Amino acid sequence: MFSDKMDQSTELTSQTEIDSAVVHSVKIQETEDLVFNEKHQIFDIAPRPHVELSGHFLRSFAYFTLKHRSPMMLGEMISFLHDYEPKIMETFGSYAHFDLKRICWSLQLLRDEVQENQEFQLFHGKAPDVEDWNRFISTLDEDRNRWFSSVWLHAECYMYRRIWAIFRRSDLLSSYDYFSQKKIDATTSVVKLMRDVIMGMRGMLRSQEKFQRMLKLSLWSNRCDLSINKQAPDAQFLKLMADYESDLLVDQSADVWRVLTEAWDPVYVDIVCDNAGFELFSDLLLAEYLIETGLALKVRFHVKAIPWFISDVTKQDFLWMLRFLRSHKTAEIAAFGRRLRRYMRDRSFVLCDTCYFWTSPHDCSQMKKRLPCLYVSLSEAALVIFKGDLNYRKLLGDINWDYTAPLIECMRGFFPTSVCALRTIKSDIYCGLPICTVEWLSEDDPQWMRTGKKGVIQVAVMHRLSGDALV
Ligand SMILES: O=P(O)(O)OC[C@@]1(O)O[C@H](CO)[C@@H](O)[C@@H]1O
Repeated sequence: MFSDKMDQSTELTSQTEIDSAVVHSVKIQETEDLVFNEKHQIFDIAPRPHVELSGHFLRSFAYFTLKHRSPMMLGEMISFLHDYEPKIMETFGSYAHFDLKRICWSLQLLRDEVQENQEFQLFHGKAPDVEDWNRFISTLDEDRNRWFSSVWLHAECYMYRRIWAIFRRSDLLSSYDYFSQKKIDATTSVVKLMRDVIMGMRGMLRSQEKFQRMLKLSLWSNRCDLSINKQAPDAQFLKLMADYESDLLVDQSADVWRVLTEAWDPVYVDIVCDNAGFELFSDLLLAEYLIETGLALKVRFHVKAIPWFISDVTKQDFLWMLRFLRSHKTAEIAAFGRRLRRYMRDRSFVLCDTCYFWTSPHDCSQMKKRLPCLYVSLSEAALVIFKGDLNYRKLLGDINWDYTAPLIECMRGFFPTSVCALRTIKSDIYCGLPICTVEWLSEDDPQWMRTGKKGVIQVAVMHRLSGDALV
């Protein structure tokens, strides 16, 4: 009896001690955060209207990302490299061990820079984009050249470019894609779903209804990235697409259909890709539908020049996907892969040349000035489809627009041709939404915009003759 009471009181004491220790550590963290916010002029407000997103707004996804998500992602990278070292040494040789030590040390230093809100550093070396990046960094104002004071878009792009620079400096791992295993796993884990989707979406009936369904498949596949929604898409994805309709805040898919059916031949459609895995698979399926129904003569894919935002598609990812599909043991997948190879061979599909604009800090309004050849190339298309949230932020310049403002206005002169955005919402800027949308959604869940649950299909339509915006 007594011993039981003893055990219980000991237990109580230890639980009480644990609780008070937790409370104490939370208080220490809160104090440290207050000191940090004071020192780095973090304002306890939400993002201000009509200015760029930035970590200096405490109540922003930018602050949460820079304070928590980015340091955590860098820590997870270091853990991955430790765990995966044997495999890397198998591929690159045992001396890769020394490169990995240096890389992990550099990633740790980068994480410290973020957490201490240090100034952005210039890049060294001879990569094709170094000069452009250094010119950009050098022209940043004093109040815009640190992690928490910069435009959020700039900070995030800079971080992923710094990661690439760390690997590029190594002797053996300079061309290693440190996100490739994640992207491969994200693909191999959805093979059954890919087969179901191929079977469920087969048939190339040229109809508005079928086109809209293909476009929505491409949209909702954007929920599957490796930084926000790390879990694989639901196995019942096709059946659930009907339920996703209630999450579609803007549906201009009918306008997109009209752009293509009224376009003059030859019709090119450009897809500025986002994530590898199920999203790339869905984009390839959409592209096949455009070719097979005659809605487009060519589909041109724009991918990233370097590993980007964990799951973004690089040229290597795109070519790996084509090989993976056509060599798969599942008949329907292999047949799809063989068709894709045919489209690549007859140039119905074009994988555009590596272009560093997409991994630069510049938003789309800068393209005409900084890379006019890309802008002209896009203008050859009848439609450019921008996939995902980061591309959306680049269209909007990471500016916190009135959420009812028209897309054409928010693109600030970027208008090479009709522009379509297929975006699941994973950051706190929007445009073209119906009045009261944000208030209503925020009442239910103040963080709804961070989940990718809601989506938009938006388009800015260019008049074929005048070049004016129609929608
Ligand atoms: O472009 P995607 O894959 O749809 O999303 C990119 C993203 O995960 O990265 C940023 C936050 O770190 C946001 O723009 C968004 O959440």
